[in-house]
Amino acid sequence: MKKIMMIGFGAMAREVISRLPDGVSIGWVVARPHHHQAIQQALGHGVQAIEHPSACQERPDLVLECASQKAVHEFGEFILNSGWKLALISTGALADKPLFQRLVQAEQRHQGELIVLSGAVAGMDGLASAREGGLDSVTYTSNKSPASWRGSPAEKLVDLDNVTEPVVFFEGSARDAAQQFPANANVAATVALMGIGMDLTKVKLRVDPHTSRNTHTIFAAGTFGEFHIELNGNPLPTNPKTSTLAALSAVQVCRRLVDGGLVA
Ligand SMILES: NC(=O)C1=CN([C@@H]2O[C@H](COP(=O)(O)OP(=O)(O)OC[C@H]3O[C@@H](n4cnc5c(N)ncnc54)[C@H](O)[C@@H]3O)[C@@H](O)[C@H]2O)C=CC1
Ligand SMILES: O=C([O-])CC(=O)C(=O)O
Repeated sequence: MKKIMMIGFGAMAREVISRLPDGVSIGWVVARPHHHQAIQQALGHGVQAIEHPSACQERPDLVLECASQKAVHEFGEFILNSGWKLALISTGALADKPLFQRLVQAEQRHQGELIVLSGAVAGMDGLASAREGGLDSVTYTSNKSPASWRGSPAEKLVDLDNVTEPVVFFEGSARDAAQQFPANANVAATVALMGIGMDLTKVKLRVDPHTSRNTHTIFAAGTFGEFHIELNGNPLPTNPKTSTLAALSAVQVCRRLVDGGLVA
């Protein structure tokens, strides 16, 4: 049985736990103390609710971050310095240059592994392949409902309660998008990491009052030719900001623990 550590116990973590493949179990959940009782009630006493990964006395087969960019700042280095595998869903944390450098150094020094989950988007394998031949431009657009953008800085840029037509309210680099919209624009960072980087990847963020889906569109052009990917994702019923596919990408990395790397 593979035993993993989950960071976070929100919408995505719960979805992932409900879909864990056979042969994978949760050993530890890292969460704020006020969530510990709910975690023990939901998962039983075979699972330890802890405040920091350092409270774990064993070596998890994988640490799955499904929490926030802040959690990557708080725990990422400790996990990689321990030589553990860390799969990130809050990939926008890597837009912070000093943190990115510290995590890569920790990974290299201690034979840990930092895995960038594909999350809510698809085509990252093709984008990474295209990069090998040289990419001229990559543009990523995120289109979501007003409910998805609530609680983000979009509230100051557009009237989310009364918007009647689609509006692009942010245009800029992937680095700025990921840092300014930490709960909504991790995909911008993922696309940047797989393609031409945080500063050259162009990002548009759009609110659309006529949709209930999270639509991710990527245009990439380079030596290989061009591609255009559009993915219409269903949000999780428990969090309109978060696409179901993002949770499934975390389930998939768990499946690889039992099925091996070549099984998709
Ligand atoms: N890469 C991608 O494609 C996607 C990434 N995401 C990101 O995934 C993460 C999880 O999403 P959801 O579960 O929907 O969010 P959520 O808000 O429903 O749950 C997050 C949970 O993590 C906990 N948490 C946050 N920071 C923590 C910390 N420092 N220490 C301990 N617990 C902490 C919160 O208390 C909350 O229970 C978010 O950062 C979100 O932006 C979401 C969708 C797509
Ligand atoms: O789930 C999504 O559609 C994308 C998302 O929240 C993110 O990029 O952070």
